[in-house]
Amino acid sequence: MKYELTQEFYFEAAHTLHREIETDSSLRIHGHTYHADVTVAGMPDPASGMLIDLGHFRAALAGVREQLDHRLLDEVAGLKMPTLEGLCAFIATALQPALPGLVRVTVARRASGDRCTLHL
Ligand SMILES: Nc1nc2c(c(=O)[nH]1)N=C([C@H](O)[C@H](O)COP(=O)(O)OP(=O)(O)OP(=O)(O)O)CN2
Ligand SMILES: [Zn+2]
Repeated sequence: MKYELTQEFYFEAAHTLHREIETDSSLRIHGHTYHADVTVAGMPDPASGMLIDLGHFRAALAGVREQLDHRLLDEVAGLKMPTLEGLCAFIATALQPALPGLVRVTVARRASGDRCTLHL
């Protein structure tokens, strides 16, 4: 038996993208609203009854949100590619030290139905 605990945050960010299709519009700076789901898994600590206190969980997410919200993603240090895939990797790398039970990061653009999940 194993528990999963998930927290969500959102951020607004701009980017440009080099693509083989829709080249001109993708190269213009444009913005998206992103929703990220972050999941930790394991067994609750017997003393606290928690995998991780949601207060600590939210504080860790606030730190990575600060690095992404209202940013030009092309300029974010450590974000290798300003794609959904790159954002999953960036968020996972940023959170792993604070969240040792991290198992999954999903980043979605709900307006267009795009969603990417990184399983760790
Ligand atoms: N595998 C991926 N493919 C694409 C990504 C991505 O993150 N991973 N991102 C994009 C672009 O961000 C692009 O702006 C979205 O393009 P598209 O899906 O073509 O959507 P539209 O431009 O038609 O509409 P929006 O309202 O701008 O979402 C492309 N591919
Ligand atoms: Zn885009």
